[in-house]
Amino acid sequence: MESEHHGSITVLRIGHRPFRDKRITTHVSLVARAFGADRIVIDEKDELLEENINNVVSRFGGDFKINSGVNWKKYFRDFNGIRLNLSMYGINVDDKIEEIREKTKNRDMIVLVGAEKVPIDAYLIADYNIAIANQPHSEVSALAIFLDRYFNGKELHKNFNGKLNIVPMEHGKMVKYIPDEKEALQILYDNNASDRIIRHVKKVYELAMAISGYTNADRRLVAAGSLLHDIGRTKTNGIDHAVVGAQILRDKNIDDRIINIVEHHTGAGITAAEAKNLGIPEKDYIPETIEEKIVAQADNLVVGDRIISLDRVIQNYHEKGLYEAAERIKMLNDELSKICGRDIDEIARDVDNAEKQ
Ligand SMILES: C[S@@+](CC[C@H](N)C(=O)[O-])C[C@H]1O[C@@H](n2cnc3c(N)ncnc32)[C@H](O)[C@@H]1O
Repeated sequence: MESEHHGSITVLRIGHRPFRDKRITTHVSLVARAFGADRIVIDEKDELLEENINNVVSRFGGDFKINSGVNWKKYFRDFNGIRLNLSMYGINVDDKIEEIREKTKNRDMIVLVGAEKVPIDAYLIADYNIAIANQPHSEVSALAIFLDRYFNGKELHKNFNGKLNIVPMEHGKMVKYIPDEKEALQILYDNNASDRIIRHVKKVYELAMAISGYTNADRRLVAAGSLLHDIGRTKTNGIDHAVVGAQILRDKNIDDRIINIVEHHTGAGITAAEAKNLGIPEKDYIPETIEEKIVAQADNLVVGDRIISLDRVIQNYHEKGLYEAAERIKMLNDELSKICGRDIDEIARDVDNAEKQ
């Protein structure tokens, strides 16, 4: 958990025996990740363990690293930073934690935890031998309590920004997720989306991704949002298709940020007053986040599976007497062009030309 106040934190797990300790070293690794360390280094090579932890990281987020098969003594001795050995024989954590926090403001820290027996070298190399109560318990609890004391409990609120996000609930379980491209398309197929819808959303996706390349938008949200923006059209082609689409995705526990992209994608958004007149639930459907704006505008510039110019979009709206909506699209275009440092219309033309070549 690198921040302005701390260097990185490495957990060094020694004495790992791949056949016996798989479960407990997995737990040490998960505790390290969940409670704010940046990486774990393990003495014995264990590819399966690495794979399991990398799998958790790819689903639940963050950039925690795992590396096994290192010469622990050399690693510990040569570590450029503050070296800790967690041991029941050490000094009580409460007597040293402030000093350790102070010393690691601008320096990295390594925290060694053992298995059955820890060689004396670990105690001698360490700058601090720290006890979490002078009673025997476990590397899992010792590491968890140490990190919690070190971060003053703030690590419990760390945002991992994962593909899977647990929604805290008093009862029951809920995980919301961000589908990748393949999963988003599968959701469309599962809802019997027509070829026409698929071709359209793929083109909107292409353009939206190109635009997002000029911004700091979350590309995972733009990808899923653009591919799923018209899922409501599998049920209705009415103005309510965005609302219907959002509900389909809500029922599938898709991440709220994607649901908002879908619900706010019509034109440059619909105001609550307009929504009332249109007979859809009375609330604002104006795109707010950068990801919502990108998908809405990419969709405006794609008719069927063809990219059209902004002038053409405006003309189409004027022909239908939708002057206010046309003005909003133009404003959205200007706003996005400013963010991108390049005209959206031009980016669209590039995508179109690349396709034709
Ligand atoms: C099962 S213990 C092994 C203890 C063993 N008697 C030794 O130190 O050689 C495994 C690890 O748990 C951690 N641990 C257990 N009790 C602890 C305590 N009271 N304080 C800090 N760490 C502890 C230490 O990191 C230790 O290396």
